[in-house]
Amino acid sequence: MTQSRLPGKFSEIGGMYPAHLLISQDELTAMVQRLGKQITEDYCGKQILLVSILKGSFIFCSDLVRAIDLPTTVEFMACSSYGGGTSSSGKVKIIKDLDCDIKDKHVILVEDIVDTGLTLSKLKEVLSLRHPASLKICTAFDKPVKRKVELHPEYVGIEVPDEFIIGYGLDYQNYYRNLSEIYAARPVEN
Ligand SMILES: O=P(O)(O)OC[C@H]1O[C@H](OP(=O)(O)OP(=O)(O)O)[C@H](O)[C@@H]1O
Ligand code: HPA
Repeated sequence: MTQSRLPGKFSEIGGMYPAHLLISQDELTAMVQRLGKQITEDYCGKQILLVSILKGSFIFCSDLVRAIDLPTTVEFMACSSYGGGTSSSGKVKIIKDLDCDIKDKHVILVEDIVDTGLTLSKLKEVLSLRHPASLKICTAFDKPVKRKVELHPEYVGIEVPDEFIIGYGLDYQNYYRNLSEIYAARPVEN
């Protein structure tokens, strides 16, 4: 792809662009099906509540919920710590809290990516005080090389390298969420 003529949703934003395809649509589909099957088996006979962490997880969660064959409800929380850039501010803000009580419910937090781990460790801390029957994490992507806190998600789709990734819900400056595959974002060279 010629950097000076990046078209449509692949356009340069803020000096960055989707430089390198990392994960194809077929790999994403296979990953979602595998996680859905695993969750269906693990929670057999139970009802579950998926908590989608906005904004990044909206596409993954919409695929995942359809791959789960259990009585399932979906609720949303919104968090932010990246402020549009490529590094965590370290301050996790809850922008929108849950509208429902999670006491005695089997809760799965659905994330697009665990990077430093700061977002999910803060959310786990906050939600475990509300006494769910169980609380687990399902993330589409895991970047363990960047971890700043001890955090081991129970369900991991695909481990990713030390790259800032975009697509399939993941953004740079709120763009690129609508790419159907996962790309490494890199600066445009002058
Ligand atoms: O493990 P961490 O280093 O905390 O990073 C992971 C978090 O960062 C991203 O959210 P972001 O704050 O960019 O908000 P967004 O989902 O609205 O894009 C992502 O969706 C995770 O919630
Ligand atoms: O690699 C990433 N891409 C997009 N958003 C993110 N939030 C944490 N890590 C990432």
